[in-house]
Amino acid sequence: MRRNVEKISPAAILESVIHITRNSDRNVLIKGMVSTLREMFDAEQASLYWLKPAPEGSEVWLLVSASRSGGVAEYQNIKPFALADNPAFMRCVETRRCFSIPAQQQTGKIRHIHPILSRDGVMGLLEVVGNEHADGDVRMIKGFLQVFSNYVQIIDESERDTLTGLLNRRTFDKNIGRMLSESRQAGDESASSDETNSPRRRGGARAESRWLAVLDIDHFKRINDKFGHLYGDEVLLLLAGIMRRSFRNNDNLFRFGGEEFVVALEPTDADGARAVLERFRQSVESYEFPQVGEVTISIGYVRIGSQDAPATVVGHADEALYYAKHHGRNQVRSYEMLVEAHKIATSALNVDVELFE
Ligand SMILES: Nc1nc2c(ncn2[C@@H]2O[C@H](COP(=O)(O)OP(=O)(O)OP(=O)(O)O)[C@@H](O)[C@H]2O)c(=O)[nH]1
Repeated sequence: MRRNVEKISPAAILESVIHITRNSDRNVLIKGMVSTLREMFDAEQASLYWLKPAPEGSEVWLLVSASRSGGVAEYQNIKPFALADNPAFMRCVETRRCFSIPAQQQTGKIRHIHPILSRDGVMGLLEVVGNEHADGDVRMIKGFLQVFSNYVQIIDESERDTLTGLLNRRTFDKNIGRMLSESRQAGDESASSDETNSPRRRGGARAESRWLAVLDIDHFKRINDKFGHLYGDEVLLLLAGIMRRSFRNNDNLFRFGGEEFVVALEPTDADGARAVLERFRQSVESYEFPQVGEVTISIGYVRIGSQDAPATVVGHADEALYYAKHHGRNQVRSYEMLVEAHKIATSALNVDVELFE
C-alpha cells in the first residue's frame, strides 16, 4: 500500500530522527538512515551513494543498500563508477534537486534520486525505488537528509586533524581494533580453506594482508627553525596532499600529531606494500616545496598479523622507523626484513608504545 508522509505521525518522525542520530559511528548512522527511510516510505529499496572527487570527475561509491526482502547490506570494497556514466545521478548533482525516472527492473516503480547536500556541494545521493512520491515526501526526505548531512559533517570534523584534514589519532585508536579483527577474520578464513597450501595461503611473501606504516618528516625541526612555523605547517599540508594522491581510496591516512603520519594499507602482498611506500617516499623527495625546497621522509612498516595487539603493530612499525632514522633517513624499512636480517631483535610489545621521538 502506498504510504504518504502526511500519514506518518510527528511522534514517529521524531522517533526516527532520534533513532538515526543515536550513534556517533558514521557507518551505523548511514545504515540507520537508509533503512529508516526505506521503511518510512514503504519503498522496495533505498541506497546511499557517496561522491568522491577524482582527477577525471567525481566517483560514485555505493555504501549501503536496504531492501524490502534483503535487509541492509554494507559495501566496503565495491568498485566506484564515474558520475558521468550515470545520467540520472549527474542530473541530480547538477540541479541539486530530487530527480525521478521509471525504474527499469521494477515495472510501475519509480527511481527517486535525492541529493545529500553539504556546505561545499553535493556529498552523496540517496536512491529510493518505490511508488511515486506523494506531496510532502520530497520535502520530508530533504529534511531528513539535511539532518543526516549536518550530523555526518560534525562526526567527520571530530575524526579529522584540523590542519591537514587527514584522520586523527583518536580515529586511529577507534579503528585499529576493527582493522585487527578484520585481519583476524581474513586469517581464519584462509586457514580454514587452506587446501592448496600456496605461499599466499601460508602467509609467505606473496600473502595478502593489511600493513601499517609510520611516516616521519626528516629534520622537521630544522625546517621550522630556518623558515618559521607557518612554512612548517605548509609542508605538513602539502605532504598530506601528496599522501592523498599516492595512496588508494581504501587506504586509511592519519596524522598522529606533529610531523608523524600513519598509513593503514588495504590488503596487498609484501611487494605491493613496499612498492607503494617507496613510490610515496620518492614522490616526497622529488616534490619542490615552496621556499623550503627538498623535504624527505623516513618510513617504518609492518604486516598487521591476525593475532597482533594494537600496541605491538604500532610498536613494530615504530622500531623499523627508528632504524631508518638512525641509518641515513629518507628510506623505507620493513620490520620483518630487519628482523630476518638480524638488524633488530624481535619484541613482543604489550604496553602502549609512543611513536618515534
Ligand atoms: N610547523 C609545525 N611544527 C610542528 C607541529 N607539530 C610539531 N612540530 C615541530 O616538529 C619538530 C619535530 O622535531 P624532532 O622531533 O626533533 O624531529 P626532526 O627535527 O624531524 O628530526 P628527525 O625526526 O630525527 O629527522 C619540532 O620542532 C616541533 O615543534 C606543527 O603542527 N606545525
